[in-house]
Amino acid sequence: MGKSVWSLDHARLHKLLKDKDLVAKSSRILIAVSGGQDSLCLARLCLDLQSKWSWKIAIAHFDHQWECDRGLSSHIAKICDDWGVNFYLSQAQEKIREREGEARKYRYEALINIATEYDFNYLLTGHTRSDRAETFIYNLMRGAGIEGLTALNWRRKINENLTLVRPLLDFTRQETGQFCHKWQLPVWEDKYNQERKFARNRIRLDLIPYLQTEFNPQIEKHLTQTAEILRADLTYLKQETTRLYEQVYNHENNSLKCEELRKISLNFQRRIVKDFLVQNLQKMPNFEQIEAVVKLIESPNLTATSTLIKNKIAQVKNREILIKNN
Ligand SMILES: Nc1ncnc2c1ncn2[C@@H]1O[C@H](COP(=O)(O)OP(=O)(O)OP(=O)(O)O)[C@@H](O)[C@H]1O
Repeated sequence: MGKSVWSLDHARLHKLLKDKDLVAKSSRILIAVSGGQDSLCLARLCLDLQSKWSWKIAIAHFDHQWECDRGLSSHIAKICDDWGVNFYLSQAQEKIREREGEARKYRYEALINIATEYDFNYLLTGHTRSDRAETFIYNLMRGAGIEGLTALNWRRKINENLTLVRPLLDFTRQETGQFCHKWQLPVWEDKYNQERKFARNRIRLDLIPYLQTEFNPQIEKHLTQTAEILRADLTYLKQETTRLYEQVYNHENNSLKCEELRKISLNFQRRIVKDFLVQNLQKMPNFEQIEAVVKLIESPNLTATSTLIKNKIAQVKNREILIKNN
């Protein structure tokens, strides 16, 4: 494909990158390619836009060492060769267990390592609007809060030099499929995507089509719009929590002042208590643990009351909540 390639999809991505200020000009970009239609579509679009943005682009793939992926890494290496783009391959030392969460953890770690070692400013993934809708439903069912519902976002800073960006969040899976078909991109059919033992696949293959037919054909669009709105709410809530935390936190005693906490609303009490517990337990507390500590705020007379959290105790002493070893 030469430099002259341009289509509505190219124009759409070009505009989106500009409007959202997602990826800076003249930067070094590493594109995470699984071989599937979304990431191939992303890689091709970015390569076609490359000269307009003066980017330096390379492609990276993580090999989980799964039997059904045999031949996949050389397939991607060949595409990169044909496209004249640098290719980085990271291989798992041994086969990664076929669990979604575990595979994801190793994959991100490996991709970030490549990006860091070779000085890339951006790591791009091919997540689409469809992925965002699935993640929304998946996390909703797991009882996630606003953070979980907005989990797949446009950009996330990994460190000072590296930002993770998902430029295709406005494209549907149907659209990336059409793009690959139109430009005859050699998509690798991932058999795992058809495996119903993975919850995410059942949401994609069964639940979303059911919701589209029986309730709302536009469900992917509406769920992602909800995610966008919640994301802005979340930014505000986080800023406000940081401000209020300073008012209720006693730095000297590493404690929370109950009387100050009583003046603020329940949602911020919960957020402050959560941050306080993360700080003291070095672990994300669950809903019950947060609620148990929030109850202490209203404890009668604010005298000695306590609740057990793992191997620690949250205790009210001198009208302040503190965490002690049990
Ligand atoms: N083996 C891989 N090597 C490189 N990149 C990959 C690989 N697998 C997935 N990716 C990247 O991640 C994107 C999302 O892939 P997929 O939906 O399969 O992952 P996921 O586990 O659902 O990810 P997430 O949890 O981040 O949503 C792909 O478009 C691609 O950019």
